[in-house]
Amino acid sequence: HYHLGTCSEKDIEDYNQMTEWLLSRTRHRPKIAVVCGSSLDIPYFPVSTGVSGILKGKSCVFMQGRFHLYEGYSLCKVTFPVGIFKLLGVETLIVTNASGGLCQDFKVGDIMLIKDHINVPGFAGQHPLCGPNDERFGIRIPCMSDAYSKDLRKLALDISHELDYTNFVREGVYCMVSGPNFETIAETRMLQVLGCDSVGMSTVLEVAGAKHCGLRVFGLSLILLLYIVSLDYSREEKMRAEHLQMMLNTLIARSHQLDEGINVN
Ligand SMILES: O=P(O)(O)O[C@H]1O[C@H](CO)[C@@H](O)[C@H]1O
Ligand SMILES: Nc1nc2[nH]cnc2c(=O)[nH]1
Repeated sequence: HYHLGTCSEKDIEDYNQMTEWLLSRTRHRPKIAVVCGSSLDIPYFPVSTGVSGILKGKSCVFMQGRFHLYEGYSLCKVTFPVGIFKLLGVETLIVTNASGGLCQDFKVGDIMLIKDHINVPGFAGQHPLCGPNDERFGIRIPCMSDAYSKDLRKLALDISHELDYTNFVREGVYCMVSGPNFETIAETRMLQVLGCDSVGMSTVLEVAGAKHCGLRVFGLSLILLLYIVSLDYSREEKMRAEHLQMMLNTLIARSHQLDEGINVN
């Protein structure tokens, strides 16, 4: 009898049935789960398929693709796999995704270790942990200030040095928006001001679910494109300011024409 998000009794049954089904079909008892986002495609796998196996001597369960809000899935469905991982005995969740770079130091192709996140749908009440809480799964109001394991981030940074990847491995704050459109220029600038280093349409809900049920989390984001609006914008703004001043000056200089217009009518 486990519960995650706004799930009904039927969903809770699904958790138990799915877990039993999975456990009966594999000898693997994975301690690590990996959600492969758009940046980590396993060829020939249909969307949102699970597979378990041994990677580098470690028993892992992989999820190819994920459920996104913009596809019409409920919050509960998006975090369903995380609950299943927990029930399978998983202790560490690794989330990966593709995102748009907001930090102006980033380049396309950079790998961003996620050190924190901003949950934009959560601000609007779209949070998978809304609804009745089952204390056996996690506490009512979980802490999110340490969502991404410091130890695993440190390990990843050490590894990036060993592999000579330091030129393109960064750390940053990932922001989730619901999508499905990419950001407007104004939205991009807003997210930059808020301290977001990259933006995507996933991951954060899964991480909230994972933290709720006590999983250790590590996240990697591949920067697919770079928003380079801020510099151009500020240059444009300067020009616009000059134009505005010019318009105002001209308007005032010709204001007698307006008066004449009004008088005529
Ligand atoms: O986050 P993942 O699943 O990698 O997918 C990313 O890529 C899609 C946009 O191309 C969005 O769904 C975005 O979130
Ligand atoms: N919202 C959003 N999602 C993405 N996924 C990959 N790139 C992007 C992006 O630039 N914005």
